[in-house]
Amino acid sequence: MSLPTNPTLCVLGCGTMGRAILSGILDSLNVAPANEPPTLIPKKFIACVSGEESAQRIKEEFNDKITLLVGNNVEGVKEADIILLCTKPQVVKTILTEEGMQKSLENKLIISILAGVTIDQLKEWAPSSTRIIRAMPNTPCMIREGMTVLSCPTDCSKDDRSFSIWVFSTLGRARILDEKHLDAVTGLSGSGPAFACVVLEALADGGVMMGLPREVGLELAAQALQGAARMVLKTGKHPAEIKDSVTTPGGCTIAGLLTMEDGKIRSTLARTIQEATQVASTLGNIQSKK
Ligand SMILES: NC(=O)C1=CN([C@@H]2O[C@H](COP(=O)(O)OP(=O)(O)OC[C@H]3O[C@@H](n4cnc5c(N)ncnc54)[C@H](OP(=O)(O)O)[C@@H]3O)[C@@H](O)[C@H]2O)C=CC1
Ligand SMILES: O=C(O)[C@@H]1CCC=N1
Repeated sequence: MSLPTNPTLCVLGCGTMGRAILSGILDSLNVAPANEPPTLIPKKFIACVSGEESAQRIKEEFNDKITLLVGNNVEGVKEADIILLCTKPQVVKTILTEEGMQKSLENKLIISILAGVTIDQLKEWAPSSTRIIRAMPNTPCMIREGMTVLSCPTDCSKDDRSFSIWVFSTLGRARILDEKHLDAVTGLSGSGPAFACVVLEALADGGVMMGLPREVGLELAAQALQGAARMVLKTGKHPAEIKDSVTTPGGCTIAGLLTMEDGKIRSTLARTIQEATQVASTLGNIQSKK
């Protein structure tokens, strides 16, 4: 089944990530494409939520740019060509198996960002004609600085793939990997902004401890992390090379680095990703009854 040139996109579950992705796409449609323009451009957007509080937030953020449906997922999916699944992992089975949903899902493309929910699980709950792509984005998609990894099974069409890659490329970087890597991607890249913010906050605390005003500490820490990260991405240099270039023999940086190593910062951070990956792999296992 091929996609229409101007597909309708339904964001099913429009919370933190749904809004981040939707705002990134809407922003990107207002700027001229840097590369080859996409062959498929979504023209209509639907957001589905179940509660008034989320609905209010969406109204305030998107106003008349989208159609908002509260407690009517079946209608939202029926109207759409592509469903961006952004609910919590625990409710997805209930949503996909709701009365009327199977018919609405016939021949549609689902792009799921749910942590820990596998393509096989989604196939089990959706009709056999539904194509499924799994994606793991992160919150910086909100400012179009995101990272998304996609897994596209072989039954997806060229259009399905290219549309999905286009969507997430407009929100930052995007790449394709085999599904077996997606839990590690979730632990590193999906959760990563939270881990990075703890590091950032701690660095700023150090500055505050040494007398810097809080907002200066935060600006310096954020810009140091952003600058270092951009150097890695832009130059392709190994982080150790960049670290060594900062480290003057007998200077203050090596003094600070040894203190970090005494605190086992490397194994602590690496084990953080190990633990987050392990938990991510279990998130699809618990499905709520209601
Ligand atoms: N947060 C993150 O950084 C990332 C999250 N993810 C994944 O994204 C998904 C969403 O996470 P996040 O955005 O943080 O979660 P939120 O809780 O912010 O958003 C979930 C949304 O789903 C809606 N929802 C819940 N139940 C239903 C229902 N029955 N029908 C329709 N809508 C419903 C909620 O609306 P209402 O309250 O009105 O019910 C809410 O808008 C998760 O699966 C997570 O694993 C992936 C990458 C990063
Ligand atoms: O914490 C979570 O479960 C989600 C998945 C990745 C980021 N947040």
